[in-house]
Amino acid sequence: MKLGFIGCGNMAQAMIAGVIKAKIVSEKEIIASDKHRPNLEKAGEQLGIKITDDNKEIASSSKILILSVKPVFYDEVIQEITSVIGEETVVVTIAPGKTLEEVERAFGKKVKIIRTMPNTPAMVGAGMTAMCANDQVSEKEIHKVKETLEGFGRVEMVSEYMMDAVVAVSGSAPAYVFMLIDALADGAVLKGMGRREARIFAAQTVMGSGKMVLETGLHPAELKDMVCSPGGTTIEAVRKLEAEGFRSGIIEAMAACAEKSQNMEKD
Ligand SMILES: NC(=O)C1=CN([C@@H]2O[C@H](COP(=O)(O)OP(=O)(O)OC[C@H]3O[C@@H](n4cnc5c(N)ncnc54)[C@H](O)[C@@H]3O)[C@@H](O)[C@H]2O)C=CC1
Ligand SMILES: O=C(O)[C@@H]1CCC=N1
Repeated sequence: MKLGFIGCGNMAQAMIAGVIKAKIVSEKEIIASDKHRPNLEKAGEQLGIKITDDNKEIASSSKILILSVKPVFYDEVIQEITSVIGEETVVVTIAPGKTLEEVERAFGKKVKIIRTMPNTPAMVGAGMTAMCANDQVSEKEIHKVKETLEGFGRVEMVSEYMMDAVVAVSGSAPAYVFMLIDALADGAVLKGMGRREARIFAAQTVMGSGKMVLETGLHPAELKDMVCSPGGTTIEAVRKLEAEGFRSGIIEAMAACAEKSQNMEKD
């Protein structure tokens, strides 16, 4: 099985590191290209994968081809590879706002396309990916791609109209979670804790809280209530967070994110 990446930036490298670590695909079966030669060489060395400057070579030889360039470069790359794309190749897109229909139109012919939205925690095998497919992809092929993407985390099939919400809740969300971790660490530093230690306390707490939601199946509000002892410290913090617009800040940020995803090409 050959796994190809056109564009070898942050997201591609996170996915490659994840599948290699999980032993889903060996380094020898992965090939990547990138316009920026120094980055490509560095990624090739660090990850032990094959590299090439030739996007067509990747398109014609990959069973699964992941288009990991920015949305604005999709059309250019698709035009370059459409004449050589293998008949059995499944093209995987990871770009916000790029619909299956738009990508199909750019190829100008029937191609197997799976639209996904991954996130960078893929790098440590803890990614969250949503996927949907066009009518050219068989159930067996969907299963194969899902299995590959599961190498770097959890994968859920979604309806295509859900993709903008997915961008807001998982694709882009690691950025806000990292901001939360950084802010938690700042708060601890303010109270005298060393930076390194503060970061560990903050990150472990975020990870543990996420794990609790997933493993107990309890509503996050119920889990929050379990931390708030009556008349205690936590409810004081919760009072302040509500006054500062913590929840509404996140919801508004996500609304802006989803809207940007929907209008990516129009801005
Ligand atoms: N960074 C993230 O957390 C996530 C990114 N994505 C999507 O992944 C895609 C890539 O994003 P990033 O990795 O963040 O960007 P990036 O800028 O780190 O990587 C894109 C790479 O594509 C290369 N490139 C541009 N034109 C090319 C061409 N014609 N042929 C070969 N390589 C070319 C660039 O040199 C660059 O290294 C985007 O569509 C983005 O929306 C999706 C989910 C999460
Ligand atoms: O910021 C972006 O546009 C990409 C898509 C999701 C995460 N990063």
